[in-house]
Amino acid sequence: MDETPELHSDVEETARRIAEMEVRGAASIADAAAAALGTQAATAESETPEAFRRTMRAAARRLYETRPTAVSLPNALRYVLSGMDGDDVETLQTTVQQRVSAFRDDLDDAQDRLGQIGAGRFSDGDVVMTHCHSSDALSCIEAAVESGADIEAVVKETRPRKQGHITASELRELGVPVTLIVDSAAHSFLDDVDHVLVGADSIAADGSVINKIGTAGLAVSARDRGVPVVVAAQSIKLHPKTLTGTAVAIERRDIREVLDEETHEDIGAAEVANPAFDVTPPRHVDAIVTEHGQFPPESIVTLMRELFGDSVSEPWTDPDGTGATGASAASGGE
Ligand SMILES: O=C(COP(=O)(O)O)[C@H](O)[C@H](O)COP(=O)(O)O
Repeated sequence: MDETPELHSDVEETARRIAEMEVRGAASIADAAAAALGTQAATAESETPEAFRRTMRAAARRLYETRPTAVSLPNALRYVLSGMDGDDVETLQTTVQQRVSAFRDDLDDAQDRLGQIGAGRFSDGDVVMTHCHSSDALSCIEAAVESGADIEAVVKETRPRKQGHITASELRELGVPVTLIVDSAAHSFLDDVDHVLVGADSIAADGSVINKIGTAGLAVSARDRGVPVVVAAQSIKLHPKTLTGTAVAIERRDIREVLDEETHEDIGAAEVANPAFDVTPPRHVDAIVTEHGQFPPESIVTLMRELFGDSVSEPWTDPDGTGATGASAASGGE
């Protein structure tokens, strides 16, 4: 039986911050988790390689259990642990730290490359509607603005956590004129919009896009209005287990994000539901923009197979903690 090793406070703190959404958004979650594994490795006082591997596996497990929907998290953990190599603790520490650095650099590069590709979709004078806050999506707008295009944005508030406020503020920093709307106003504004641009927490093998709750309804409305829906998602958002039919778990969060206890009492015994994400079917998506190019959603499976192969390891559950196969392409390259 594995006893749970004591983890570095940075791992515990990162796990708490992810669970409580102080760190949020799929790319940021992956980056923070990888960084925490790096700290754990650097400071480990394990006496044997086996003990080191056990500790790293436990740290990854702790991080894995924080939020279930963004596949960037397990993809990050897999990428780092699958590079853990060596016959002594020092070598193991070094290889993990190298892997963490490579992962974090790749993440930034992929977002920049994706932004350049996505920017090509926008012309001078275009109006873009956003939902939630996605660093991948914003990277496309930033690249378009830097290339000289005047872009305006209609930003959905995104209840209950109002991540639209973050998007509005970052767009203003880029000099983009912003109209902030409540979610239910989206349909009314679509006639004045040229593109809907969102990010993704996970992309399934059939091209379905799992993103912040409200994305699916927005995509249906946009299709009705003839407005193209573009999803900006670096390849770390591809969910390899969906290749074998696994469904993506949709996180259900505390209902107090929707209404406080006093208001709930005033209303009476109403059930309140707070699913954090929904699934947009591929037929409502025009393109998925990745750092490897743009894909119609139905063909994203080819990229997924290329990057992940057919089998997906979960090294945090692996008795050796090594992750034997299929684990090298989490961020689109080694
Ligand atoms: O749905 C969300 C965030 O949800 P939450 O706020 O619940 O984490 C974002 O659209 C994706 O994570 C993509 O973000 P990015 O492009 O930054 O990875």
